[in-house]
This record gives sequence, C-alpha cells and structure tokens, in this order.
Amino acid sequence: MIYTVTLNPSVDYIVRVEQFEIGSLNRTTDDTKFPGGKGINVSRVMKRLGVESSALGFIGGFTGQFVKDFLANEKINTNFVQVSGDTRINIKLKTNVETEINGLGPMITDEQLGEFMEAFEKMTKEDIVVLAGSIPGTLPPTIYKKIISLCKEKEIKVVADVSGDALEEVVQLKPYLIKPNHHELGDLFKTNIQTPEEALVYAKKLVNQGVENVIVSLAEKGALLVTENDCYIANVPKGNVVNSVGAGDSVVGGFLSAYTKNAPLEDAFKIGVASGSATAFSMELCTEEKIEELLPQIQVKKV
Ligand SMILES: Nc1ncnc2c1ncn2[C@@H]1O[C@H](COP(=O)(O)OP(=O)(O)O)[C@@H](O)[C@H]1O
Ligand SMILES: O=P(O)(O)OC[C@H]1O[C@](O)(COP(=O)(O)O)[C@@H](O)[C@@H]1O
Repeated sequence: MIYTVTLNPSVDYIVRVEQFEIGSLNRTTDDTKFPGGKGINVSRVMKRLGVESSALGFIGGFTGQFVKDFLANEKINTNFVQVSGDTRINIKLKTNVETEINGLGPMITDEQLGEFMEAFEKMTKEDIVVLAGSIPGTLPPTIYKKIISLCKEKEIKVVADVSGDALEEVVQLKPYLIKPNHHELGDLFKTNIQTPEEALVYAKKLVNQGVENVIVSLAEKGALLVTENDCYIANVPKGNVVNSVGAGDSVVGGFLSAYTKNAPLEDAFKIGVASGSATAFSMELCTEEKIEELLPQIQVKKV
C-alpha cells in the first residue's frame, strides 16, 4: 500500500478576481473549493490513474469534514486523526498572477501525534510512504526525520515533497525520491537556479549524497530526473495555465502510479511530467484522458 502523509491538510479556496486592488472591495468572478494538501493531492491523482493509497494526517472541524466527505465521494481510503480545531483554508487568488495564502492549521496534541504514529507500526517493506507538505507549527519540526528513521528500519521506501529546513533534514536521511521545484532546490544550496541544466548540477550532488532519485520540476521550463546511474531532461507541453495548484503533487502522483505498475523510471518520469502539466492546464487535478493527450508532446532525453 502507498501511504500519503499530509500533516496539514487544507480546503483550497480558489478565487478569481479580474481587477484585484489591494485596500478595495473586490468581488470574485468565479470561486471554488477543493480538498488540498500535498499528500491528499497525490492520493487523488493516483486514484484517477487506478492506484489505491491510504491518506494519513490530521483533520478537524467543518473544513475537515468537507475534506473527508470529498475524499469518501472519490472512494479514497483515509485514516486521519481527528483534532478539535478546524483544518485550515488556503486561499489561491487568481488575478493576472497567482497568489497563495496558506493557513497555519489546527493545534495537534502529543496524544494525537501518538495516535498518528501508530499507523507506521503495521507497515511493511512492501509499502511506500509519501511525505508531502509543510509541518504544522504545533508539531515537532523533527517529525519527518522521526518518520523516515522508522521507515528506514523497516526498509520502507520514502518519497518526500517538502521544502525549506524539512528538505535539508530529509535529504540527510537518503530517501528513495524527492521532488523539489527549482526554487526549493536553489534554496537548499543557497543559489539561484533558472534552467534544467543548472538544476542538474545540484540534483546530481543530492544523488551523490545518497538520495536515490531526484526529480526537479521547473514549471514551464521543463523537468529532470537523476537516478543513481542516469540523468534525463524533459520538456513540458505548451498550453494555457488555468490553475497550477497541485501541479507539483501531480508529478509525484503520476510518477508513483506508473512506478507501482512497474514502468521503467524514465517512463514513470514522463507520466509524472504529463500529469503535472495536465493539472496546470485544468481547473481541477489532472485526468487520465488529459494526461494521455499531453504525453506525445513530451520528449525525455538522456543527458
Ligand atoms: N506553465 C506551465 N506549462 C506547462 N506545464 C506546467 C506549467 N507550470 C507547471 N507545469 C507542470 O507542473 C509541474 C510542476 O510545476 P512546478 O511549478 O515546477 O512545481 P510545484 O507545483 O511543486 O511548484 C511541472 O513539471 C509541469 O509538468
Ligand atoms: O503544506 P503547504 O506547503 O502549506 O502546501 C499546501 C498547499 O499545497 C498544495 O498541496 C499544492 O501544492 P503544489 O501546487 O506544490 O502541488 C495545496 O493543495 C495546498 O494548499
């Protein structure tokens, strides 16, 4: 089973405002709500591609109920720990640019954290754990380190889509796969990365440090995969970006779906990239049809 971990799920409230003015009353021309949080998005994308997973994390309040109902409706397995506060609402403001305001998230007690950690006890080396998204302020910042150490003991593969200090910590524990975007990779090495070729240099460093596979996404500029033996660069399809929220998570979901069906890594990478773009070109997350439509436009070159 693939377990996705979303420590801080969200309701993503996507609002479109034509002429946004700070300090004025703005009215939306369009608004919609989706369950969010990186692990949850990975689970939703995998389900669309026929791969089951179980979504873990903390959920609470009326917003948490919305997330649970939405996932139940999509027949996604969940095993959330219930907390008393409300799951956060993340605002995704679409004007001529995309602006995001992500909330703090509810309080999580030591007891609730203990309950959450119990899920890892019954996992075995056939399982895969996906750690994705930020760590809420009420949890110890070392939580990912603790989970990865536990997984390593049980030979469970860990996939991580995290940023900032968490990424620095995760890298030291040599996970199976990480998927930073080029900004996150640049932050890790305190540098500015603009092209796939520049990203390649730093992704290779991470593989030399022991991370087994690194995918770097660079939005419209392409993506790359570095494995222990090979490096690949992919272009991304051209298209109209409708809503890029969840595009990075879709790369992970698409990759893992193909990987668990035993696709070679470079093919899984191509499907990941197609899934990311299919999400970016849609209001909602990617569909299998949209991924299939984009796949012929992607070339993966070994470099
Ligand atoms: N403007 C775009 N055109 C085509 N594909 C895009 C665009 N923006 C994002 N994508 C797709 O979404 C993936 C993830 O986007 P990116 O912005 O790099 O990640 P994140 O969402 O993690 O910040 C990219 O690899 C690409 O497949
Ligand atoms: O946990 P964080 O870093 O606050 O991110 C949560 C947000 O990221 C998302 O999972 C989208 O992530 P990506 O656009 O990077 O794929 C949203 O659904 C959610 O609002």
